Amino acid sequence: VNVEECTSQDGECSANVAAVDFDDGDQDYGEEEDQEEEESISPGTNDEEGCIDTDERCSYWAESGECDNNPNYMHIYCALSCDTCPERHVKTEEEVQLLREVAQYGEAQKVEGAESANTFEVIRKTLDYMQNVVYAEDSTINLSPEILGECVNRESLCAFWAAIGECQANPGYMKLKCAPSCQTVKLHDLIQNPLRFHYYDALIQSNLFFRQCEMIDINNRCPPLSDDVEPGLLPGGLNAMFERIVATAPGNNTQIEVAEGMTNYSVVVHSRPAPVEGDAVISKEVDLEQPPWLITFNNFLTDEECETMISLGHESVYERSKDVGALQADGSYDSVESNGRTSENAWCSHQKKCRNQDVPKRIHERIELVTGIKANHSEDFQILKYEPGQFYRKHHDYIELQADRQCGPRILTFFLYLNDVEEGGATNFPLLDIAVKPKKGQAVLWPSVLNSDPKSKDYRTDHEAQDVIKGIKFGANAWLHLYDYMAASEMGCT
Ligand SMILES: O=C(O)CCC(=O)C(=O)O
Ligand SMILES: [Fe+2]
Repeated sequence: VNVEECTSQDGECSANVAAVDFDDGDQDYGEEEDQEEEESISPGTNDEEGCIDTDERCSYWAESGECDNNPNYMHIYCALSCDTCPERHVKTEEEVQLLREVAQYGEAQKVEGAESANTFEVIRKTLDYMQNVVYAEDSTINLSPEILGECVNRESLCAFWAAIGECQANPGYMKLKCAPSCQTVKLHDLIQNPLRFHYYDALIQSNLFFRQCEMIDINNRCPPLSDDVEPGLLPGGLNAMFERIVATAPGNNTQIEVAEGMTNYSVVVHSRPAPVEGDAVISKEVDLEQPPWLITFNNFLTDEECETMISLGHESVYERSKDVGALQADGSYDSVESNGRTSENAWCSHQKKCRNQDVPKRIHERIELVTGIKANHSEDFQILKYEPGQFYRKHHDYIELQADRQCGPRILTFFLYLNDVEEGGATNFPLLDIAVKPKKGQAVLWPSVLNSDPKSKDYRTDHEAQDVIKGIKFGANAWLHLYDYMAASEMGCT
């Protein structure tokens, strides 16, 4: 994916970065400042930076009165913002030695506050694992030096996170960023949903533990899906899906009842291929002779749902949007700022305690009901905020390297408009000559792939978010994948 192209106004930008935002998204629990090694780990002295917020939203919560409303959580996990820092922990000789030794395996670790004892226990286990398993003389771990060199703690709070259960709660991130701190994690602790076992059949047969350093290698971490996993769309399924959506919109046809959890939406068709006869050939050539689908939904969301989504974005924190960057040795990819995309966005994820809330959950379910694609094929909502002058230049949502991964490619974009914009901010499809103006509660749906082959990119759905001229624009992306995105994301396999 070429990000450089985004710097030119008319160039094609890379697709934007996916929901597991390894660097900046879900896991910035603390202020990452480099420790002054000697000062912070000599016995009997105190770490000047010892008191931490464990969630980037702590200061926002503190300002909203949460230190008083929710003291049990806040006083410990947002101690810095609530000004409830515990007595500093005075380190023993043994603890100082542990900190020195563990610093060989990545970032120096911060140990302070209520979880100190458990965090030191993690560090003892980490050293045992690294010295006696990974780097043991008779080590059975068979990894290239390059991958082995990647098995380091990349954050100073890795040991702390491991101590509070993040290796189990957030394995996709922790596996890649804190492998030494997680050591070995039992497969059964990770995969509570038995439906997901099919991804890991081979591993379950051979080894009941995920040995974290081995999991840095994407070939170990992300075995290919078995053949019996059902895709969200079969060849020919895309056209059938759109035909069904158009025929069953309750707002277009008073005979159709509004189903439970549904709004009384109507559908407008902006572009579509000619209807096909029953035994027509399904082929790429036939697809490309006909225009692709592009439809909008009026009243897809209620006003209240739109407003809730905007404020959930604030709670999850809007940050400068990023594009997909370079592929890393561990198979993940960087997220990078680009001149082609200047909005801010917030991910409505489980980690941000957003995805499972009533409104986003209900909208995921509504999208599932309309498209027939299971909600776990959808990335987290990416809630967008554009100020005047902000935009996203021409790009495509399809991410090439996902086509052969467990999640499969993005097949559909379900884009939601969360408010009315005074001027500008249309979603424009230059190759189709269609511009969709933002309207509160409206949605637009288009495919990223071809009807004949749901793995092949349909380049004709290139699009751009035009500059907002007046007012602020709020919207949200739901990217639907060919396979279960959430399962793949949990394992760091997207
Ligand atoms: O904001 C819009 O109208 C579209 C945004 C978009 O294309 C994207 O985020 O991928
Ligand atoms: Fe897009």
